[in-house]
Amino acid sequence: MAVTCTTLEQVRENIDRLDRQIVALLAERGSFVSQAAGFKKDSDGVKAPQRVEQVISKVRDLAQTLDANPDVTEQVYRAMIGAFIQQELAEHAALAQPTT
Ligand SMILES: O=C(O)C(=O)C[C@]1(C(=O)O)C=C[C@@H](O)C=C1
Repeated sequence: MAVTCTTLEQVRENIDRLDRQIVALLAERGSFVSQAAGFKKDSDGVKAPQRVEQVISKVRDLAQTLDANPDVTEQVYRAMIGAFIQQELAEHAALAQPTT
């Protein structure tokens, strides 16, 4: 249950506090996405559309349980995973380069 604020400043302090946590979690999530690149054969494997839909379905269910908005959660996740796919494609391509 979220804290009830009495001023906009308090609201923003709470948003800033949560943003620090979210960015830390994005960094940790991104490091696992980078590791995933090393296990994949090609760019279709990196994009893994079935896995994307599995994650979306899971986070929509979690949103219901945790009283978050499932549509907002899905939109945020689709944008986030889209960005991580670009990161992973670049890292996968770099891994495929011969090292001379
Ligand atoms: O699960 C994977 O295979 C990942 O690489 C992670 C991830 C994600 O960010 O959730 C990223 C790329 C794939 O499209 C699927 C999912």
